[in-house]
Amino acid sequence: MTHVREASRADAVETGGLSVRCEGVVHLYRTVQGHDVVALQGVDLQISAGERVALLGPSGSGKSTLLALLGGIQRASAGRIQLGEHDISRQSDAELTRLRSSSVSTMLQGADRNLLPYATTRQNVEFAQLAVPRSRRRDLPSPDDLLARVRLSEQADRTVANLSGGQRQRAALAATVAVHPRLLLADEPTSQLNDDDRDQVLALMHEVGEELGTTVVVVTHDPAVSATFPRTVTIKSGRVGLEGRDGVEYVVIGADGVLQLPAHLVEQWPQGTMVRIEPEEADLLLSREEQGR
Ligand SMILES: Nc1ncnc2c1ncn2[C@@H]1O[C@H](COP(=O)(O)OP(=O)(O)OP(=O)(O)O)[C@@H](O)[C@H]1O
Repeated sequence: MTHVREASRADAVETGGLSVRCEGVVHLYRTVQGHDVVALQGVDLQISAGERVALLGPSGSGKSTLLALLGGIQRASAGRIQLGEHDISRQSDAELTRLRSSSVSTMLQGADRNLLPYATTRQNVEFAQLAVPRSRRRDLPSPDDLLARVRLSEQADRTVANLSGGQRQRAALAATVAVHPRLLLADEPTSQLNDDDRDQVLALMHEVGEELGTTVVVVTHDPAVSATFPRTVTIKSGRVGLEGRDGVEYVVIGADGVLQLPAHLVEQWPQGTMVRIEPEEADLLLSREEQGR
């Protein structure tokens, strides 16, 4: 028998962060062979301003696609995405570019996609800051301070092409947070790092969240990374499957009552298993129908 409890939704808080609201977000990729691949098939998700969330899920479940849509790098095929007051599904390309340069910063999977290889580490951070409107630029941290925080001071004048994989990863994070975004999105930011460097990178992301109220959403496969986030959202087959709040995991009821079971129950209760739902006081109990009854 499995207990199903209802988790209360976090209320929005007034901070410098941008809230995120996804309603029925669908995304299709058209392959070169002309087939459509459904990457997201109805994502409903709300993230309050200033929340820090780890996006989890099996390979191919749609995490990177969701992050790219939140960052305005790709446009959803259908559904609505709202960042703070901005309905980015309806914004023009120019409006979206303005929002990205002023408020949203995305670190893509693979450090090299975030960096100019022929520029030095410091120049990469400086270039990132040039995208910020001039009026806000004086409030930004100095590139040297940021590089010190990711332990790259000695590599500040080296061209990025001459850095190791782990150093490039840290340089990419420094460039991503250098603009003091209101929404920080990072796809596997710690994937090539040793434990020590991973902890530095995590500390910087959490500091940005704490100091500026930035909303932080990170895709990760690493349990050591997700354990540092107060909220986890697991994407399964292109939908929100599970949510973790302060270490407690909840199944999320999707549109039309669709429910995705946690992995251990999928093994115990294979496709075709019949399950009864019984009310019990304020909660519900799910119980497997015994065979032959
Ligand atoms: N450019 C593309 N063209 C066609 N299909 C794509 C493209 N990018 C992603 N997909 C497909 O969309 C689905 C979701 O991919 P996505 O990269 O978002 O998943 P993911 O959860 O981030 O995976 P991983 O953890 O392996 O990075 C997968 O089936 C993937 O093969």
